[in-house]
Amino acid sequence: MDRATKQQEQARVTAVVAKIDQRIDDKNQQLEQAQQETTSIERNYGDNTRVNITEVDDRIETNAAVQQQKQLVARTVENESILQQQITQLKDLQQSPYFGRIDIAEDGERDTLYIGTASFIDAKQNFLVYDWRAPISGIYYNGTLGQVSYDTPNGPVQAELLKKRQFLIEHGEIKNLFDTNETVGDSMLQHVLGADSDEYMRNIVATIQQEQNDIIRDTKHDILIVQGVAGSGKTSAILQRIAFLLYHSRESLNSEQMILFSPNRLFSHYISEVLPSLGEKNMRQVTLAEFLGQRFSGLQVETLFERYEQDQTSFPVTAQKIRRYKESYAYLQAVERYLKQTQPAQLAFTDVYFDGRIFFNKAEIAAIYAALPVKMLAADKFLKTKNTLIKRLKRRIREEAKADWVATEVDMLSEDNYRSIVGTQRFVSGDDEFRFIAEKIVRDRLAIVYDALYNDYFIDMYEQYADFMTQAGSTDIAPDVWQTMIASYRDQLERHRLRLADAAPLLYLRDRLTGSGQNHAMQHLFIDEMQDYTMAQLAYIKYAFPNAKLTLLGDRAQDLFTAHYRQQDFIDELTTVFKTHSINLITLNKSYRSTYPITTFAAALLPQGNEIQAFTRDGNPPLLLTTDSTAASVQQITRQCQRLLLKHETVAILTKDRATSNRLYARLKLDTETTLMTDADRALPKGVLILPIYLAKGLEFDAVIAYDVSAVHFNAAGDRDILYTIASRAMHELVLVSTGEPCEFMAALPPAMLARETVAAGNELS
Ligand SMILES: Nc1ncnc2c1ncn2[C@@H]1O[C@H](COP(=O)(O)OP(=O)(O)OP(=O)(O)O)[C@@H](O)[C@H]1O
Repeated sequence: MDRATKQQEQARVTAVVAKIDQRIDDKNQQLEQAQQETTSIERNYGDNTRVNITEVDDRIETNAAVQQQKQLVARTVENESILQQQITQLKDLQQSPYFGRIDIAEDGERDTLYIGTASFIDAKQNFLVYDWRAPISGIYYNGTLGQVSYDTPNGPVQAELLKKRQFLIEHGEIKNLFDTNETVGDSMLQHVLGADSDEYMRNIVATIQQEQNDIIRDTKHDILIVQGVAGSGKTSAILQRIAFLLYHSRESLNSEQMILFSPNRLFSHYISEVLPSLGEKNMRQVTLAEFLGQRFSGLQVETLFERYEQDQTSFPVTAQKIRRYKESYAYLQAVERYLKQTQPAQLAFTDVYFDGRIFFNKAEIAAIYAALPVKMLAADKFLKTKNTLIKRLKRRIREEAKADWVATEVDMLSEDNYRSIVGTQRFVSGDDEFRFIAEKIVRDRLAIVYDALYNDYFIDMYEQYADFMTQAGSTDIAPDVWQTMIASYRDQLERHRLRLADAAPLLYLRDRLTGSGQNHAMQHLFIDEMQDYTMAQLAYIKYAFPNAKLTLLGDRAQDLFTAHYRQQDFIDELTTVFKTHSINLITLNKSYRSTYPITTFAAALLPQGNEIQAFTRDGNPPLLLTTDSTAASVQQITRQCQRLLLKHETVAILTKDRATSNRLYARLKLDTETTLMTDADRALPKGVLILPIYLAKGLEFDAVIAYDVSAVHFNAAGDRDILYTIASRAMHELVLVSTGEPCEFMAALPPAMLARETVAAGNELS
């Protein structure tokens, strides 16, 4: 790039930054004014409340005045927070106002546009910077020079792309700029990817790749499925997509109407800064365990992590068959069939108790249900039954209000209690007033019955599910095995526990039978690491959020939890289950996270690994250290940590399971801070971290030490996916430590792919 061009571009940056400075000053002044306004209203508000509130009319008037003041305060506070937000965004722009420029010709007119994280419009309404999400900015990510088109609300528009320029601007100074004909050039990516990892994930707005852009800007499909290899930017793209959707549907969508299912809490923390850095609020986040936990109060639902650990010790073939069946879509369909044929006699109604005595008995409840038309939908019948019970309860309240004990209680009410019951009500007669108070007393007393009805406690859903299971056996599973499973289900229930495989089908049965559990407000649902979900869970989640569009992302090769028993290809199953919806399936094969040697090594572990394209970034080949004892391994790990910490702030030691992590943590004595991570952790500290791989899902680290990659630990077919997931967490350095013979997945690799060293205890490494 010639000097004159650089100078011209820098002059423009400087001019834009000056205007941004000015705007920040203006906004700061406005903010100061807004703060003063809030303070003065609050002061006023205090004065206004000091009025007579003894008379009812005064009280009503005062309430209205107070409400008005409150609204005023709320408005000025909101105004303040909008200003604060604008200032934050302007300060970001001040550092780096844009990262791209496109020159286009449209209908014979030339135009030059600069693209940044947010729009900046000057006083004369000139767009000095275009938001990266504006329709026209799509050209920057998608187009190569020549004819291009971009989507607008009025349909596609044709243009000619004449120039595409990329900038790296820091503190208002151009550090680098170059013209490119590629979508977003390699040099920019090299620069970004070479940096050290951070506690938080960064946004990729300046370097979004074309295929990622397709994910971000898809607004047409009900279901978007992204199969992307490790490090291909799935999570990055999903977060950019959320920011894009919020911008695209500003009028009708807010962050409250989006929910992201994330793999673990560390991950939730890790990604929590991306949206704020793009000027958007975070969406809601939930892990599967949290989602299920909220829906089964009082029961402890087995978590994926607990089950994984358990499976490592024992997972017999019969148990695998049962789990496979329960996790299939066919099993949910069996629930559906069961619902269609279930008769009142089969419904597990239970007595409703009050004060140790039956208040509504189950026969009465069953009779109400039985009297309803056979053809009525199960959920409607249930709701009608519930309403009838509530009506009967109200009738009994009215009758009970005439009882002597109630009259005595009314007589004994203190003046204050009496007043608080009556409030501002006026009655035509004394009898009316008395009845009102008496019914209130009985209603309070029987609130527990009302709650039981309201919360559907008059049906035992766990028993109902057991009944369903007795009818839903599979031809694949011997009847006595199936019966033993049901007995074990009951046994678990006694201990307030529920197996994970039963959670989604049970919820589906409960919701369909009682007509509850659906959230109609949610508009977008994002599921990261979709391969960790079963078809039954996904179908249930879709049912629970009926109006939500789904974005599912994952990697079939990072299947830690089900690879050892799943038989069908996940994506095939998914497209079958959701076949009635419009689906867009996008595949990402290019991996950005790791250096070229690490990605090619990780890819070589997989049978279909040749589909994976490594981004060309230099680095050392992974190092395989084979030792003859645990002591020697610990010694080597200590050395490697010391070496790696000279270059990087964080080194993660990733193990296959929790037990290995615990043992290693106990033996590893490092001068640097060492942290054993658990499921409950929400933040990633610096230093050396030790964690089982399932807690590191979706995360990345500058340096990874995999332990213990010996044939003893990694021998089953499913272990291949585990090793691949571990290796693909490393950005710059990967060390694999094996106590004894390394696993066969590595034995077959070409020699150049790995640096290998064998060390015995006490031997110095060169
Ligand atoms: N277009 C891009 N520009 C810059 N960095 C990118 C881009 N795409 C991906 N990356 C970087 O590559 C790394 C991996 O991205 P991300 O975590 O989104 O991938 P993923 O597909 O979700 O990975 P995994 O499935 O292995 O967890 C991150 O550091 C991310 O910032």
